[in-house]
Amino acid sequence: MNAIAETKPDTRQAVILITDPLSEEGLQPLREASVAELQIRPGLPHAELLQAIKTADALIVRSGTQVTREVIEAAENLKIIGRAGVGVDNIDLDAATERGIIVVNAPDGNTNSAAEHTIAMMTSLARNIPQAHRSLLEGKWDRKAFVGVELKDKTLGVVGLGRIGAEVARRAKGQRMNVIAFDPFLTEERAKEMGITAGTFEEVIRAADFITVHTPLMKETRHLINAEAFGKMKDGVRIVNCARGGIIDEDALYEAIEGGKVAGAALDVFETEPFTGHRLLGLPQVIATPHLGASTIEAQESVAIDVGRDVIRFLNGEPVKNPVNLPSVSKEVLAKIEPFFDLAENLGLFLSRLSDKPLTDVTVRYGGDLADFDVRPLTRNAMKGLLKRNLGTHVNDVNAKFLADSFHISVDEHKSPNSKGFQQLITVEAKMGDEFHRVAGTLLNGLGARIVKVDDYVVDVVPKGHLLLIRHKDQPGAIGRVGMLLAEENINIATMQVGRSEAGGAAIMMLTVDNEVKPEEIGRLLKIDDIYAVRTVDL
Ligand SMILES: NC(=O)C1=CN([C@@H]2O[C@H](COP(=O)(O)OP(=O)(O)OC[C@H]3O[C@@H](n4cnc5c(N)ncnc54)[C@H](O)[C@@H]3O)[C@@H](O)[C@H]2O)C=CC1
Ligand SMILES: O=C(O)C(=O)COP(=O)(O)O
Repeated sequence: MNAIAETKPDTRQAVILITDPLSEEGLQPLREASVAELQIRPGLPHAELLQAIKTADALIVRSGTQVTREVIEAAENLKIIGRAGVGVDNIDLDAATERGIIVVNAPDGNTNSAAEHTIAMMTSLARNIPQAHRSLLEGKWDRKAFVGVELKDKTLGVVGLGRIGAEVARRAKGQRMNVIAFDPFLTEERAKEMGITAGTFEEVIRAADFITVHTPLMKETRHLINAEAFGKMKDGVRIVNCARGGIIDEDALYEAIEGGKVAGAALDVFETEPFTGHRLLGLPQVIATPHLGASTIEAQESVAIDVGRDVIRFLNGEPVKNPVNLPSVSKEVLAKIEPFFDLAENLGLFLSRLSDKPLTDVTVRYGGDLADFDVRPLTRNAMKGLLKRNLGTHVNDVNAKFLADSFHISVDEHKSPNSKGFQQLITVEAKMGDEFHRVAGTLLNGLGARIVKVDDYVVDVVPKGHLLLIRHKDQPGAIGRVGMLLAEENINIATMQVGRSEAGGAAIMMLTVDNEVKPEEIGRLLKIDDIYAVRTVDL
């Protein structure tokens, strides 16, 4: 694996590779950021892409570039992939996540254009506009062959009521259509608010005169509209696909049109693009455009600006707005939890040093104010810290969860208003072989981060610099002997805390020292009577 993301360059050192056509106006933020190199190479042949990606820190694409595992694995410095648009089905997200490469998209900029194109396609389909145009160009004045149908009072079935689906539904109501929609997130209340009907997938496809799909293309939606679905539809149904090829089974669509079940289809997207010479295009009932849904001046400018800004934010070490392979939290939540990012990571790193046995079950507990927020980014930071010990800079917050899964480490998150007297408290606990360890920390108002508990011992330690944790028997002289030995080794003690379970019982010393403690020095410490364990943590 490459060393990634931990070594974030600032934009001045970054090489940004763009391999699909982007709006010139939209490139402005990238040009203003004065990156080391902006390589604009639309239509790069595959072999050249594999070469060019080697040195790129960022890659920006639209739907044309296939960002496969092979491409991702050829990259040596890649930290971020930006999609100037919505669909990321041309990017191998698993490969990117495994490598810790963040993927961002621009989900808002082309919603309007895609919705307008859908309505244009549906209207063209209803009134045979492209066919009539072609016929006229052929010198014919044929009015009988192109009698259409009205949209008014017809039922439009919308499958996928996200950003674009919802805009299509609103516009269809303007055409005085009845709209019925299926989306796993669509509630009765929202449907009512929008003046549409919520139905199951089956209810939608059975009821509709026109069906338009607006889901992403994923495993679950591939061939969602297949021969079985066509069988349930009304005779004479019309199909619109301005989302992704592959949501509709093209062979089944061909058969359904040939068999007279489907009266026509309007397609902007195809299973394989470019899509030329396919038998579907030979059917007079099919109208098609070459993936033009987002191809407007406005949308292209907007998506390029949005993705460019996110790439710059990331390269400058700031949180991105539109992550695809990371949990995305609102600006407000981010502002509340961001100050805890380093603490969570340091608690994880500290905990990982408490035992050499393999980690299995991790629980991250959030107490006090933090319990009110979406803390998934903090949990990823804690995992990053925990895994760093063995994986070094290969782990970052993008791949921390993937890596935990691949090592069969379960990760639980718990929230509780109880924070043991602190305003906020993060506790990271883990099973490590037959041992169980926990470390808790907080941010003290104006004083910064503190580790406040290690296992069952209450401490107050700044998680910074060289920490030394010594487990010993609570005996007179133990502390003095440790101090003497460190002095002999010329290791200056900056702070020291002692905690014990009971007088004469097990105890710990937590020291911060000015220089790194070397293995041979640890060996000497371990030779002191009643010292059971010595652990070092460099934060
Ligand atoms: N033709 C073009 O040029 C363009 C195409 N697109 C395509 O449109 C798609 C949708 O874009 P947005 O609306 O912005 O995305 P979105 O994420 O806002 O909406 C997608 C919706 O699909 C729903 N969904 C997921 N699985 C479903 C299922 N099995 N059945 C029903 N609904 C399901 C989700 O719950 C979500 O509400 C994109 O994924 C992209 O592939 C987007 C822009 C332009
Ligand atoms: O945003 C999307 O998902 C699109 O399909 C638009 O694709 P494009 O950027 O025009 O290649």
